[in-house]
Amino acid sequence: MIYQIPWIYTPARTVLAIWHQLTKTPIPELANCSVLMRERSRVEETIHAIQRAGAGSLQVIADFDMTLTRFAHNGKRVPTTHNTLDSQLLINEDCTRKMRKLLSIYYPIEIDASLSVEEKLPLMVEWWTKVHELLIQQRIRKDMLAQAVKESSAMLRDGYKVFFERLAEQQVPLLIFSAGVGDVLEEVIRQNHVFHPNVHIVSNYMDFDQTGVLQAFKGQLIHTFNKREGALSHAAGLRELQGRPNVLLLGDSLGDLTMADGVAEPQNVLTIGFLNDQVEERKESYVNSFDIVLVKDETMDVPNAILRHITS
Ligand SMILES: Nc1ccn([C@@H]2O[C@H](COP(=O)(O)O)[C@@H](O)[C@H]2O)c(=O)n1
Repeated sequence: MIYQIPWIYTPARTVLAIWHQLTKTPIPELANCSVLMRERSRVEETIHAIQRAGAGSLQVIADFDMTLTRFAHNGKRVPTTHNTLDSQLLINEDCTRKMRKLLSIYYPIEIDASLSVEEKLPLMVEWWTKVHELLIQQRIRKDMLAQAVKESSAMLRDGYKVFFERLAEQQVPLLIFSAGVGDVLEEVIRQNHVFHPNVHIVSNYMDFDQTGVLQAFKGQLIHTFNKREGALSHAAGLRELQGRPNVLLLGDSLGDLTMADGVAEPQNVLTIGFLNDQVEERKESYVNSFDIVLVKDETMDVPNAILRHITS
């Protein structure tokens, strides 16, 4: 009599899939109510593939304002790096008024789900250019920046310490790619004691004259929707990022999805999008574009859980 062992006839792919399921450690945070995923199985497979390749193959690319920083705290908006400069220490009342007016005109355009990137692009250039001109007129002093940041309510997301520290411990490079103001960004992470050697920054940097007075902004302007150009011209050349084909990308804008375009021969790219504002209007496009969407989540809990899993 011949006894058949049924699983022997199971196709190899199915056996592999079952094995995969059994050996996978679940990430409970992915079941949080703030988490949306278009294709959960793809997310799990990508995380698993990144974990198998190890921390040595990984790089993290993150936007800064409203991605590594909180969007709001106690019902109030947390300032972006540009808005942190809105301080009596640095600019006068007239400049404050003008910058706020520009914010009220252009920010709604930036997040308007009914406009295309092509329609937004020239308006973003207009916004950044006008604000940078205003700031230059103010003759901002470099030595006042640290104090202005200290007095501001700039705030990193809850759980930021775990995030920065795990990446530093594992020697995983963190590229912060920001259309904000690099000098302010650096000061925020320095004052939070997380400016570790694995952190690299691509951003708009201020150019100070010999007396320490702002005279211009350096290099090509970076705004929300031209990060691809910055990725190709700056990030691609960073030696520390070479030979790391796996990417964890964090952003809060669809424009942030191009931040990994400078990665040579990417293998596994997992994208996480923070959806902070205009949730209903933008939910569909975010879910269609990012692998994981975090809705009104002011914490780093999900990225931290994924990193813990990947680097464990
Ligand atoms: N004058 C401005 C210009 C831009 N912003 C905001 O900053 C964000 C850009 O920084 P990322 O780190 O997110 O790339 C962008 O989303 C603008 O909303 C601003 O507040 N003031």
